[in-house]
Amino acid sequence: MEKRKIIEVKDLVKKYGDFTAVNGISFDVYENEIFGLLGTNGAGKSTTLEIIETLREKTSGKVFVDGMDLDKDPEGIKKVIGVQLQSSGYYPGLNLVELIDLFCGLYNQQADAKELLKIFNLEDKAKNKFKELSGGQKQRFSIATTLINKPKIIFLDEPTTGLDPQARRNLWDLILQVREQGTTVVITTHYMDEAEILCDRCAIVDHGRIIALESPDALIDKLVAGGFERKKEVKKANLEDVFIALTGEALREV
Ligand SMILES: Nc1ncnc2c1ncn2[C@@H]1O[C@H](COP(=O)(O)OP(=O)(O)OP(=O)(O)O)[C@@H](O)[C@H]1O
Repeated sequence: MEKRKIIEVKDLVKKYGDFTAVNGISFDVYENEIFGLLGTNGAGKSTTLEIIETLREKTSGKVFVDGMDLDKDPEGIKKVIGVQLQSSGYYPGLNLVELIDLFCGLYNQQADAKELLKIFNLEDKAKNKFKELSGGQKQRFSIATTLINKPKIIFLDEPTTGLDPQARRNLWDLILQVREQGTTVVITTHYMDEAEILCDRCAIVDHGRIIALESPDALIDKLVAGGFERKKEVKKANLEDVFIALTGEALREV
């Protein structure tokens, strides 16, 4: 069956004054895939994401989301996407249940706040305020809130930065679960292990251009076929496996 393109980006350019942050990027995202944008700091990943999310003006190029043209129907696009807010977007006086209820009101949607918190392992924190959560809990809550308007696509910008190995693995499971429910996921990350585990396809962005776009497996196979060999013998486990074996897989936060 032909895969449906849910996002189409064509020759996208973003200039900040004389500086070109995004320099003619083109890619498609297929429905229900996890698509990664990988790149070094300043490569242009967040800028690209924010343009697709309708949060930032582009300089030129075309973007279509779920068949809607960004130039003609940004409001339509907003209705089918879920976007993570910055910390400052969460009213400081409200607890998690109240925040979810507030978002439901804003989106004119019904959602069972307790149920949503349970899925994201936050039921014990229902009465806490956002600022009282740990880094991992904040990330889980902000991903939970992206789902309130029942979006077709969610955008996650470096969702696991700063998290411990257990929290990172837990978040990977949740992201895979979200995709299982039928949601398309677009994610930026600096972590190659994360991209390898999560992404169906990923684009490697460098100085505002895409320099490779394929499945992680295909990218690795190509490198190996070109004669690449690791300098060090690959062991059956790495230090993270040791850490997890010693401290357990369960989330450690309280
Ligand atoms: N508002 C702005 N004004 C001027 N330059 C900007 C602005 N926002 C981003 N830039 C520049 O554009 C380039 C791309 O930034 P962007 O945040 O998109 O990169 P990124 O790939 O997401 O990086 P990181 O991994 O560090 O988040 C950077 O050089 C950045 O300094």
